[in-house]
Amino acid sequence: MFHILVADPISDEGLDVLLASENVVTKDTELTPDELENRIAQFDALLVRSQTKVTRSVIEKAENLKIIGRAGVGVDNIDLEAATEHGIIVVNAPNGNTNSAAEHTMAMIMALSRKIPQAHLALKNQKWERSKYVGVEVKNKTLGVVGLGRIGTEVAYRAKGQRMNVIAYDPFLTEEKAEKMGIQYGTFADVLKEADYITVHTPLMKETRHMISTDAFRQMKDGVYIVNCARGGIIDEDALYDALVSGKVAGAAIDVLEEEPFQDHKLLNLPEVIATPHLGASTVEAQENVAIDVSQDVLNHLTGDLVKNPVNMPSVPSDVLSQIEPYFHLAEKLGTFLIYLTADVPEEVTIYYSGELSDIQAAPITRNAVKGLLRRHLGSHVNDVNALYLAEKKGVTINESRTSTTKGFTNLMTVEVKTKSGVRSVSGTLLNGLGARIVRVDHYSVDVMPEGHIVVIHHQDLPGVIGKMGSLLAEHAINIATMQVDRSNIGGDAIMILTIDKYPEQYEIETLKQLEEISDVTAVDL
Ligand SMILES: NC(=O)C1=CN([C@@H]2O[C@H](COP(=O)(O)OP(=O)(O)OC[C@H]3O[C@@H](n4cnc5c(N)ncnc54)[C@H](O)[C@@H]3O)[C@@H](O)[C@H]2O)C=CC1
Ligand SMILES: O=C(O)C(=O)COP(=O)(O)O
Repeated sequence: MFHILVADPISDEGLDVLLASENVVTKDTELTPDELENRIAQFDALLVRSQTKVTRSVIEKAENLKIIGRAGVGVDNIDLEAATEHGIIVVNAPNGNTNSAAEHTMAMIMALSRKIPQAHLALKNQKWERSKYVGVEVKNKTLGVVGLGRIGTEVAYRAKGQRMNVIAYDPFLTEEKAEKMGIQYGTFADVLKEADYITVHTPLMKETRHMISTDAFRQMKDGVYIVNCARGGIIDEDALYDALVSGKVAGAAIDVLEEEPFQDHKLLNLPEVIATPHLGASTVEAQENVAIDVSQDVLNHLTGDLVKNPVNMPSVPSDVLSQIEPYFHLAEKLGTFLIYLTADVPEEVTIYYSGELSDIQAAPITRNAVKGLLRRHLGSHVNDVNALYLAEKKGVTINESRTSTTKGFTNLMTVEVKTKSGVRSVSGTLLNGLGARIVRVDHYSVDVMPEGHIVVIHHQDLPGVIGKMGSLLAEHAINIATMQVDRSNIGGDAIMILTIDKYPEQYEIETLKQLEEISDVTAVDL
C-alpha cells in the first residue's frame, strides 16, 4: 500500500486507477508551498499538473517520495535536477492532451482574427459596435509554427484545413518531412520573416526562454498575430507589450504567461490581447487521458514495473526491454561484487558487452551495474534514476565498450574498475536455463552464483591450504556451501571463492588472514 498525494485537480478516472490497487490517495489541491514542504515526507508518490511547484526544497524534504507524476506535458514546474539527484523518477503524460491543446490554439487563432472575445465583451456591456470589430480571414495567410512536435504538428494540419499556408521551424524538422506534410520548411528567421501568424509550441527551456524577443519582433511582418498556448516565457512579455503598443503586432492570443496564475498583467490591459487562464489542456477528454496515463505509470513504478513516460531517464521500447531486462540483476550483482574487491576510490568504470550483448541497447544495464557499485558506499537511495548522475558527481567516469569475442559464452558482461592502485574486473553471464553466473574474477576463471554470502580468498597454490581454510571456518561454525579454485600457474597465485551459509564477522576474516599462504580475504554480501 502506497501513500499518494494529488496536489492539483486531476480527473477521477486517474484516481480510480490508483485506488483500485488499495493505495491511500490524499487529494489536497489547496496546499501552500510551505504546507507541501511540511507534508511531503509521508508520501511515496506526488501527482501534479502545472500549478504546483515541485521545488528543490520540496524534493529535499520528500524522504519517501519515489515518483512525481505530471498529468500533462510540461515539467518546467518540477526541479528535474533535484529529483534526479534524489533518485526520484519524474513521469509525464505527453500524448493525452495534444488534441485539446491543438484545438485550443486554433480557437485562439480564429478568435483573434475575428475579435470574438472583444465583440462578445462589448455586447455583454450592451454595445452593438459592428464596425469596430471588423476582422481578417485566415485563408491564404501564412501560419508560422515554432516547434513542430506533437501539438505543433496537429496545429499545422488543422491550419491547412483552414486553407492557410504553413511554414515551420523545429530543430528536428527535415525538408523531406515538411514536404510530406505539405508544409514549408524554414529556419527560425524564415518563419519570423514570412508568417502572418506565429504560434509557438516548444517546451520552456534555457534555449527557448525569450526566443520571441525584441530582435525577433523586429524581423516579423508588420501587423503579425502572435499566439502562445505553450509556455509563458517563450515570448519575452515586455518585448511583446512594446510590439503591440507600437502596432508592429496586430494582436496576441495568450493562454500562458511567465507568472501564473495571472490576473493583473499589463498585457491584459491591451485591447488587442485576448487571453485564457491556461486552458489548453482543460477538456474532459484530455484530463481523463492524462490522469489515466500518469496514474498507470505511477502504479507501474511503485509496483516495480518499468514506466512508459519517464522524463529524467531514457525510456526503453518494450521489445528492447524484454531483451535486456534479464541482465539487470546480473549487472547489479557484478557491480556490487566488484566494489567489495576494490579497496581504493573508483576513478573509471568500464562495462564490456560481448557476444549477443554487443549489439543491444545497453544503457539501462549499465545503470544497474553502476547502481550496484555505488550502493555499497552511498546507500540504498542509489537507484536507476540517479546512478549515472551520482557517479558523475563523485568524479567516476563511466564507459561502455562492445566486442563480439565471448571466450566461449554466448553473452558476457565484464565490469572493470580502475583505481589509483590498479584495475579489478569481474565477468558474468546468463546461462540458458541456469541463470546468472560469475565466470571470471580478474584473470581467474570461476563458476559462482552471484547470490548470498561469498568469501574471496587470494592465496598461494600450495598443498594443504584448502584443508587449513576448511578447518578454520569449521572452528567458527561456518559451513561451506560451494567452493571454486583457480590459479595462475602451479605453485603461483591462486583464488578460492567460497559461498558460505552466514556472513562472517570481521574477526573471523582476520583469523583467516593469519594463515601465511593467504594474501587477502574479502567477504562479499550479495
Ligand atoms: N497550454 C496548455 O495547457 C498546454 C501547453 N502545452 C505545452 O505545449 C508545448 C508543446 O507540447 P508538445 O507538442 O506536447 O511537446 P513536444 O515535445 O511534442 O514538442 C516540442 C517541440 O519543440 C521543438 N523544439 C525544441 N526546442 C526548439 C527550438 N529552440 N526551436 C524550435 N523548436 C524547438 C522540439 O524539437 C519538439 O519537436 C510544451 O511547452 C507544453 O508544455 C502542452 C499541453 C497543454
Ligand atoms: O500539459 C501541459 O504542458 C500543460 O500546460 C497543461 O497544464 P495543466 O495540466 O492544464 O495545468
